[in-house]
This record gives sequence, structure tokens and C-alpha cells, in this order.
Amino acid sequence: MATAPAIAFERVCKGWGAQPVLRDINLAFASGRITAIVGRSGCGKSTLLRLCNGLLTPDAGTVRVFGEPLPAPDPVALRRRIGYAVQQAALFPHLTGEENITLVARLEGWSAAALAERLEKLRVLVDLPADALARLPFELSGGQQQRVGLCRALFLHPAMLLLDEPFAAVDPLTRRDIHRRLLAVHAQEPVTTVLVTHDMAEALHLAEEVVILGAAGGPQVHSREALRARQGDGDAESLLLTLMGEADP
Ligand SMILES: Nc1ncnc2c1ncn2[C@@H]1O[C@H](COP(=O)(O)OP(=O)(O)OP(=O)(O)O)[C@@H](O)[C@H]1O
Repeated sequence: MATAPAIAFERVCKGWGAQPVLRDINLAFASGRITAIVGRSGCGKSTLLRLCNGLLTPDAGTVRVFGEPLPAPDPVALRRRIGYAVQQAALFPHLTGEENITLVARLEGWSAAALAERLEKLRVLVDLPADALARLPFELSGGQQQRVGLCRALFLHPAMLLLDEPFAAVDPLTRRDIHRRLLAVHAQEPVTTVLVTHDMAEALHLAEEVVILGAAGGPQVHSREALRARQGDGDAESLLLTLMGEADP
């Protein structure tokens, strides 16, 4: 029997005032995969992501997460199963790296030993220097803040990871390193991941499936394999950009 998708959008509409943003969206995100969402600025990528964790509610249609329609009976419990990381990391400025990463687990009453074990595992996986844990966010580099944000999003063993341009603000070399780390984490803990990005290379490097949002006929879903087969490795990024342009309503 086929497994249910981790997230399913069924005829979902969302807008602001009279301005429709997402119209009649049907989409499914497979469990355990990384999917990238690309599309022109303002086409509704972040809106779509926030519909996945119930931060926003659709005007019409249904969002199902782990097979259950939102709103979940216990939205806080649902959100704790979903890691969420955004651009600039959005860390609590008055908490150290460690405190940021472990905050919710401490609220949940994890033992000191369990906290320490999980923290060390993630710290090593994302290659965060041990001394960075004791520092406040303003004392960390942008790349270290991103790593702290990633550890925080992953700490509770989420069933789903939502990443909203989390690597946009770091230099290309650091970004490449964090990509490597994210793939290493994903190999060990294959969590369903939805990544919003403007970076076509990032989308193709990290995701097996790329969704172009904002097309007149609805979202276009492309497998990385098919994109590479059509255009060869080097040019898959250009192909994706061309498809995005063609998809303009
Ligand atoms: N809280 C809000 N109130 C009113 N309008 C909003 C709100 N949030 C988003 N919008 C509008 O909805 C549209 C989609 O926004 P969204 O942030 O989802 O786009 P995006 O594709 O992620 O954009 P970008 O690539 O620039 O980050 C935009 O026109 C935005 O101005």
C-alpha cells in the first residue's frame, strides 16, 4: 500500500483582503524527501510553508499533515512535530546558542542527559564549534547562527522540517558547507523537508523534487532526475529558470 503523503494540499486557496495569493492548489509532499519550492517573489512560497504548520489557515480547501486535516486538535503538539527555520535564523537574542537550541525540549522536561546527548549529536552533525553554544546570537557569525537555527529546528526529532530561505544570508562557501551538513543530517534522519529558495542551484543540489509555484495552470512538480536528464547536469539550473519564466501567468 502506498504511504500517505506527509503533507497534502487539496484545492487550497489563500489570499489577503481581495488579493488572492494561492489559488486552488493541489500538491502532495512525499514522506522522507526534500522538496524545494521556487517561484517569483510574492508568488506565495512562504504563505504555502506557513499553511503547512498551521501558522496560517486556508480561505478554502484542506491542508492535511500526516493524513489529518488542519487545524489539528492540538496545534502546539503539531508544531512541535514540525521544525521551522527561516532566513536570518530568528534566534532569541537574549538566549545563548545552547539555550536557543534546547528551549522547547527543556519546556518538555527532557532530562539533562537526553538534552546533552541530542545537543552534541546535532552540534557535530552541523559542525558548530562547541564554544559557540555558550555565546549569544550577536556573538555568532551568520553561518553559525544558521547552524544554531538548524539544530533548534531539528532538536525534537521533527517529523517534518520547513525551511524558508534559511541559507540565503550566508556566503556561498558557508552555504555549500551547510548544504553538505543538511544532507548528512538528512541521510541519518530522513525527515520530510520543504525548502523555499530563490537559489536554483540550491534547489537542485538539495531536493529530489522541485515545485514551481505561481504558474497559471497550478504548481508544476519536476523531479531533479527528469530536469537533469532533459538538460544535463550543468544546465538544469537554466532549465528551471526557463520553466519558471514560461510558467508566468
Ligand atoms: N500577513 C500578510 N498580510 C498581507 N499580505 C501578505 C501577508 N503575508 C504575505 N502577504 C502578501 O502575500 C503575497 C505572497 O507573500 P509570500 O511571502 O508568501 O511570497 P513569497 O513567494 O514567499 O515571496 P518572496 O520570494 O519575496 O519571499 C505577497 O504579495 C505578500 O505581500
